[in-house]
Amino acid sequence: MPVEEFVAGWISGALGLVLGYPFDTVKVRLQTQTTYRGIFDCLVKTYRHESLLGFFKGMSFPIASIAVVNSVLFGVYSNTLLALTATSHQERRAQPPSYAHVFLAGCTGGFVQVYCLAPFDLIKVRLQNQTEPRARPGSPPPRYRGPVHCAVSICQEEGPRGLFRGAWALMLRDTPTLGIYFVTYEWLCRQSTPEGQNPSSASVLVAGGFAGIVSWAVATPLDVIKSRMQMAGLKHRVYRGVLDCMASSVRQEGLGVFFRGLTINSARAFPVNAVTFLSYEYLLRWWG
Ligand SMILES: CN(C)C(=N)NCCC[C@H](N)C(=O)O
Repeated sequence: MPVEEFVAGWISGALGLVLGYPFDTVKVRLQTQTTYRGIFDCLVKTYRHESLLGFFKGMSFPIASIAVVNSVLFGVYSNTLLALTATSHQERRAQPPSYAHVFLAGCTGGFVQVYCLAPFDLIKVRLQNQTEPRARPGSPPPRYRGPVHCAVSICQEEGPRGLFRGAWALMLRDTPTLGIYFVTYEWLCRQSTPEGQNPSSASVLVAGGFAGIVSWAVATPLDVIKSRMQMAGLKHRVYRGVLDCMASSVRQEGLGVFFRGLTINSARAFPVNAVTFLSYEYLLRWWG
């Protein structure tokens, strides 16, 4: 099994993560808290109460975990394509796989990565939702002191299964949308590249950026539900499942709830995924 794809996926994922993290914090807060009037209001309040550091809450953990998650996604994707088409990454420009194979390999990558992503994503969302400013004398301490304390507290208060809260919604979000992600990327690269050649850097940046926007646009409704289910254990608002969370969110906030965070997520998705695909492609060419 070629391992270069796993390593390239890890490095490219970490680069994308740092670039997009402040956008991600604003998105998570808009999706799970009703105190903000919009993106600007959330930006201003976060900056005033928590300074610039507020936008990077809980980032150390995803940086470490993206190593696992993104390398599993890209590694499983590429190795599934290898199994389906018997072509390696380098051979795929001369013998491009069908879009059905790309979709299937993307869905497989998305499905498998959920097992690694679920606990990391839960901890990230819980830490991003802590709006207390950094420890000041006299101010109440935040509930979680950091990622490890958060993981231990969840295990103690909600049991080890608590770490997988929201995992069903995450799986429903990621399995099809990762198929769409890789198909969009491949399709856009092929449109702008002569047959048999490697896409230029500009093509990779644009294709990666739009793959991010398209896949996140489709993923947003389930992303909202996933984030709410992950926060449920904390706020003692328990949902009976994905459908119950959907129904109760729509009942209270209308259909617009499914599009919470869409704008900020699209703004985040373009640079993050442009950089992710560019570094992934170049690392593999460099090693190839
Ligand atoms: C729609 N979904 C779930 C995705 N496209 N997932 C791939 C993640 C890519 C990048 N780390 C990001 O956070 O955008």
